[in-house]
Amino acid sequence: MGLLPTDRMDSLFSPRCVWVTGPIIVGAGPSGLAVAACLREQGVPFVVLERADCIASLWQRRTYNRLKLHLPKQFCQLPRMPFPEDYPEYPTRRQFVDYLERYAAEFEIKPEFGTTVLSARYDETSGLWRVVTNGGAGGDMEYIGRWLVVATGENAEAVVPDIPGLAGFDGEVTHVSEYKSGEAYAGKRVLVVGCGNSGMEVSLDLAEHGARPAMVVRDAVHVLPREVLGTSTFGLAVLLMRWLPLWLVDWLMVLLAWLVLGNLARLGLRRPAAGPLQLKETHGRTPVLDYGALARIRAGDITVVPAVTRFAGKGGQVEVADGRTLGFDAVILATGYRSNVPQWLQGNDFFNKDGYPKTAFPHGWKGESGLYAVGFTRRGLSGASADAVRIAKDLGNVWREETKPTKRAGACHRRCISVVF
Ligand SMILES: Cc1cc2nc3c(=O)[nH]c(=O)nc-3n(C[C@H](O)[C@H](O)[C@H](O)COP(=O)(O)OP(=O)(O)OC[C@H]3O[C@@H](n4cnc5c(N)ncnc54)[C@H](O)[C@@H]3O)c2cc1C
Ligand SMILES: NC(=O)C1=CN([C@@H]2O[C@H](COP(=O)(O)OP(=O)(O)OC[C@H]3O[C@@H](n4cnc5c(N)ncnc54)[C@H](OP(=O)(O)O)[C@@H]3O)[C@@H](O)[C@H]2O)C=CC1
Ligand SMILES: O=C(O)C(=O)Cc1c[nH]c2ccccc12
Repeated sequence: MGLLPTDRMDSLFSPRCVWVTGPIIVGAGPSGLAVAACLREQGVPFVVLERADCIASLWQRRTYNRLKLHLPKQFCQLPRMPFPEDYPEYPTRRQFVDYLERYAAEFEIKPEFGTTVLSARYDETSGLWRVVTNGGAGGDMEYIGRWLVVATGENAEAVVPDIPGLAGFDGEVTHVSEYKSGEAYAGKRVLVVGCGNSGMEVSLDLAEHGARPAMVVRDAVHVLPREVLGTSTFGLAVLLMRWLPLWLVDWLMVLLAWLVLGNLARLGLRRPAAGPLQLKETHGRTPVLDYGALARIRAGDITVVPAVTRFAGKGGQVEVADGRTLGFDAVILATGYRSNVPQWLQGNDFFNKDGYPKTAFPHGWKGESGLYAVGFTRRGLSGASADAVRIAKDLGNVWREETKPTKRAGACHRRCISVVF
């Protein structure tokens, strides 16, 4: 067995084929990096394919400047390498990216950048995964290997809602993944569609930069204080979950929120009937951890408006569900993200149509025929780390079994290749 994880095999066919000795990992975000690090530690070779030109592209290219981790750092670090001790409780985006860069360097993870996976399918006859890519240093390629690790994330693509007239709005329309700072919006009337963590923080940022944000809240939403008496609300919930059932922790969270934040319905923020942790688990709806937006809503610097009925076209006119027509200079869509797995993973019944594993956490990390999924737990970075450790342990065991020195060592791989080419 050679030390290099890949062997280029120029064939008569286009695209060119690359045999990958170990797992093929798709995505170089925190999830893909975590699996790669745990494999490196065990001496298992791998290849990481990444469509962007850098690691953690969500954090480096598709998030706003003021972003910080909103969970305390102990819930966000990746396996085998803690955050530096001098990092604050809530590291900034820059600090998180620096940490990930050091993580990749420490475990010698060198992804194939600019390489978008267009399709991946399991070939029953050969027992191999065939992963077709475009871009990349070597041009269009087909990567072939025994194991496929899906690490493309829950936030792979921006969700752009289909609101009547949106395309004809005569002002700038931006998805929050393109938003950097409120600086460019000073003095402007900005409609922020969506009231998740992104919508709330972008509205706050706009208000702090002298813009006039209106935030669309079309449905009920859970807002929790980020901290209570200097303690992280999320940390408290995790602690309570050790002893109490989820419904009771949820009830306590809502009680706590009511005590600290008051009755938010008066601000136009109704609470859902289901609890915050239950909604996160069942629907992936993350509760908003308040970072100052509520105070700005109370002060009238951010207005809350109901669902948009339609964009009326001329003069930035927007009709909302209570019958009013309001005028805006710009629109920011903070309408969320989706998985892109259904677009490229073919012929599998492990993922559902939304691009999430059908089996819930903690069992959604392993499929059939050498397929693995990391980072689809709806539990943020801690869920991704838990998946990564399990996947790497499993792959490490298979790898050691397969590479045991026997008389027939290497025979299997050669046999497989001869079937494919
Ligand atoms: C604004 C924001 C803040 C967040 N803050 C927190 C937080 O504080 N704490 C927390 O626990 N979680 C947080 N999350 C949750 C978030 O999901 C994780 O932080 C983390 O980025 C997930 O890592 P990932 O590797 O699974 O996905 P990603 O970081 O999205 O990485 C996936 C990678 O796959 C690549 N990719 C996608 N499709 C393809 C393809 N077809 N071919 C090749 N490459 C592809 C992408 O370019 C990307 O680099 C936040 C999410 C967002 C959007
Ligand atoms: N500081 C941090 O760490 C931050 C973390 N994040 C995380 O990133 C992830 C993504 O967050 P986010 O970008 O806020 O996305 P979310 O999916 O959490 O929220 C999307 C929001 O858009 C609303 N929406 C969707 N479509 C429409 C529509 N047609 N009209 C009106 N409203 C609409 C949703 O409303 P509805 O509920 O009614 O569907 C919801 O309020 C989350 O996990 C979040 O926690 C985000 C920002 C900061
Ligand atoms: O910020 C995110 O997107 C996360 O997924 C982190 C997270 C996981 N579980 C939660 C429960 C409440 C708030 C945030 C999270």
